[in-house]
Amino acid sequence: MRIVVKVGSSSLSTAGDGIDTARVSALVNALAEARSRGDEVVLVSSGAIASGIAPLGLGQRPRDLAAQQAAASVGQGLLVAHYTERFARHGYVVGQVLLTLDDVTRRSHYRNAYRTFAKLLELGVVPIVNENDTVATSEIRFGDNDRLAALVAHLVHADLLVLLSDVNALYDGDPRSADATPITDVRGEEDLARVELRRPSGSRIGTGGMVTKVEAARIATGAGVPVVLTDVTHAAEALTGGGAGTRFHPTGRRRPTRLLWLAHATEGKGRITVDAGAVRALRDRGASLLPAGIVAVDGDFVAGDPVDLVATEGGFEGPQGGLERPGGSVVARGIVSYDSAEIPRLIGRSTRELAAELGPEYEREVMHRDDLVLLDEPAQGRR
Ligand SMILES: Nc1ncnc2c1ncn2[C@@H]1O[C@H](COP(=O)(O)OP(=O)(O)O)[C@@H](O)[C@H]1O
Ligand SMILES: N[C@@H](CCC(=O)OP(=O)(O)O)C(=O)O
Repeated sequence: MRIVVKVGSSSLSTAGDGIDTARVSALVNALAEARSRGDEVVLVSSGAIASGIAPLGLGQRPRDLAAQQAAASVGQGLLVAHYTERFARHGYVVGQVLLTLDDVTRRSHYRNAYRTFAKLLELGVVPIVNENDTVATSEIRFGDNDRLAALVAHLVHADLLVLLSDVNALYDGDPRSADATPITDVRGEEDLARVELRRPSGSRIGTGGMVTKVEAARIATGAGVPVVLTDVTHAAEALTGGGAGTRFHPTGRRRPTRLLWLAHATEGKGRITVDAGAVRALRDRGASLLPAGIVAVDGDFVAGDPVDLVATEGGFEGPQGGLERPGGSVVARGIVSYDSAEIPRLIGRSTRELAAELGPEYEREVMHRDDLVLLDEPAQGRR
């Protein structure tokens, strides 16, 4: 099995004392056991910022980005040093992989990221992944490692994603309250209907609470990867696919990797409004977006950026004739091949006309079908 394991800050560190070495050891023991069975393991570890708090004397998790970046710079090295040392006791070598959003949304970058993981795993290395917090600004952040882990699970074609937190399952309410009950299996949205999801308060070490974990589970299961959510003390059983916790069962088939990144890891840098004919062509015929179907363009973007496609006012007709989506909703996201400044003069015109008037390079699509993903649900942007 190829298993991606994500561990949260709250399970690895305490604000006052820095890295909790006993918990890191327990986690590494469980992962090493899986490796010795022949499983491949990729660890997505949070905790860089939390691990930097104590050495910098900050007292608690900083709120401003610059201090978070500084804490991550100090903490990430310490964290990986711990992992390196603990895994070495079991005879395993670790490799640090720090990712930014661009690494998984740009075509050349994501291929590169895939190759990196493939080579590390081939060499028997345990990749330890985190967001590159020290250089990531709020503009270009994933923001949460739960979603990063889901995307990594898809990127490396994992058989299982294990989310380890400080709570042993998803509960239907606040797990600290006596009447909250754990949910053992999630097979679809109906199993989540009665679940109350709250983000942790600002003073906590962890960031997203169950909101980001459920979202990560949706991404992974929607792409065919099963998910187990439990706490670090149950890591060993979870890695065999058993034990306590919440099991999220696959709901969808695998999609081409890059399109999953595009749908979930990015938000559009701008919006292109398209007419009903264009929406039908994209959806029914898998066509590329041509200038003729464009009605308007908003935002400031350059060729290569992810951009949202929005249906015109009034929406578009579904197969039964009725309106399938209200006007103004995002129907697709894709990598655009023109800068926003170039598009207004192309609007509504045929590529043949444009090529004759402006030159052969204007015959190209505004968005190629291979660089475009239809969004089944309202766009899931970054936080
Ligand atoms: N419905 C729920 N079921 C379980 N835990 C929940 C729920 N709603 C909120 N939580 C909180 O989410 C916390 C875990 O999220 P977080 O602190 O972000 O973890 P991590 O650092 O592991 O990513 C738990 O400690 C729990 O208090
Ligand atoms: N990349 C950040 C962690 C971000 C994050 O998602 O944290 P958590 O909710 O604890 O998994 C860090 O290493 O501090």
